[in-house]
Amino acid sequence: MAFITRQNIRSLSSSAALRAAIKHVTVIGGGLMGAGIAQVAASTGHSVVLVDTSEDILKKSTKGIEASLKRVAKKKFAEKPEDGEAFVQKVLKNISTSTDAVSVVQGTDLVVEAIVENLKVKQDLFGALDKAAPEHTIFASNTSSLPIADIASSTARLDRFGGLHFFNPVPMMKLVEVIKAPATSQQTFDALLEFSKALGKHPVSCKDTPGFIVNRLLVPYMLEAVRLHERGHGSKEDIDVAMKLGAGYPMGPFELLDYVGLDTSKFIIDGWHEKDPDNPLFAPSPLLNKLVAEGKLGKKTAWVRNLLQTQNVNNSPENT
Ligand SMILES: CCCCCCCCCCCCCC(=O)CC(=O)SCCNC(=O)CCNC(=O)[C@H](O)C(C)(C)COP(=O)(O)OP(=O)(O)OC[C@H]1O[C@@H](n2cnc3c(N)ncnc32)[C@H](O)[C@@H]1OP(=O)(O)O
Ligand SMILES: NC(=O)C1=CN([C@@H]2O[C@H](COP(=O)(O)OP(=O)(O)OC[C@H]3O[C@@H](n4cnc5c(N)ncnc54)[C@H](O)[C@@H]3O)[C@@H](O)[C@H]2O)C=CC1
Repeated sequence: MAFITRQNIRSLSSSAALRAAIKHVTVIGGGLMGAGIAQVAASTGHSVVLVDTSEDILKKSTKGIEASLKRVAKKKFAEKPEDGEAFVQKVLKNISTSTDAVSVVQGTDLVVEAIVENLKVKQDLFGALDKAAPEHTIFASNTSSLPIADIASSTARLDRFGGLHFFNPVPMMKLVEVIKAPATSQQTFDALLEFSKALGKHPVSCKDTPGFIVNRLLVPYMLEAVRLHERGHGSKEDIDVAMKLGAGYPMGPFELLDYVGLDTSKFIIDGWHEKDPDNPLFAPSPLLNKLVAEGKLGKKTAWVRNLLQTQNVNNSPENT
């Protein structure tokens, strides 16, 4: 932060000043979502540190970002491919990586967390970061299904904590849900709205209610598709085709499940089942549990398998 002091950050009111406030962003979690968020933030001129638990994961994330940037550049600079290559290199220069979240947050304006969908793990992370981050730093979670207030409860910065819920694939999806928890200050909320706009996204305002807007509607739809199939009322292929050709969705529900990741989907459903155990829609799915236990996580399985091979950790048949 070049020109804003701790004292005057609280008195900033114009949106231009708030937009200027977020320059340095720390993205925690370099998986499907974190890599996309880092890419978009870096593409729009922010300086980004991407954090994950190992150098191998970070190498894969960076490779994925480069591949995605090349797809963007191919379209954006169709007439001048050399400008496209320069764009890719410029954006990559805006991203550095680290495995030490606590040390890098010391110089950051905004932390966007995109780690595993588990309340305790997110709380532990934010609790540790809260002690290290400067006072002005805003914390945001990309959670799909957990209450922002519950995640924020491990910190002492409830007013500077909100939700920034991006959509997969981040470089292509225009929406960001900006979540105002009961204790989120108006300034923090405005700063998150402005940040979303600075990324070229379209923000919508959400309350801290289960699933916010999109997942409140999308998750029951996807669950109903799984239940329909479990009842033997349609093949996965027919259900996907029906929703694409009949409802105009770009992907059918099973294709989307595969795209989102079966592990993340299971975390979401298990969490909602725990909160609402009598709702049959949220009952565990033996098929989903089996696939996740076998390490079959959907589209990202190839990525994970690749990583395990790189690390030479575990190439046993259960993991392939
Ligand atoms: C009982 C238990 C069951 C459990 C069920 C529980 C379910 C719970 C699930 C809840 C999930 C919640 C997740 C969440 O919190 C919120 C979400 O993110 S939901 C997901 C939202 N996303 C979507 O719905 C995606 C829908 N799909 C699409 O919009 C398109 O298919 C897509 C844009 C992905 C790809 O487009 P398509 O035309 O199909 O394919 P192409 O490959 O031709 O791509 C078109 C165009 O886009 C470019 N592109 C695609 N991906 C990227 C990328 N990552 N980076 C850069 N560019 C990309 C590609 O290059 C193409 O460009 P052209 O110039 O057109 O060639
Ligand atoms: N997959 C999706 O379509 C969407 C997911 N989300 C949410 O985004 C978050 C991340 O989801 P994905 O990117 O799909 O998961 P992912 O599994 O692809 O990536 C998570 C990454 O976080 C890393 N990680 C885990 N614990 C960590 C820690 N303590 N410190 C640093 N890194 C850590 C993992 O190594 C992994 O690389 C979840 O909360 C999920 O609900 C939100 C929108 C869409």
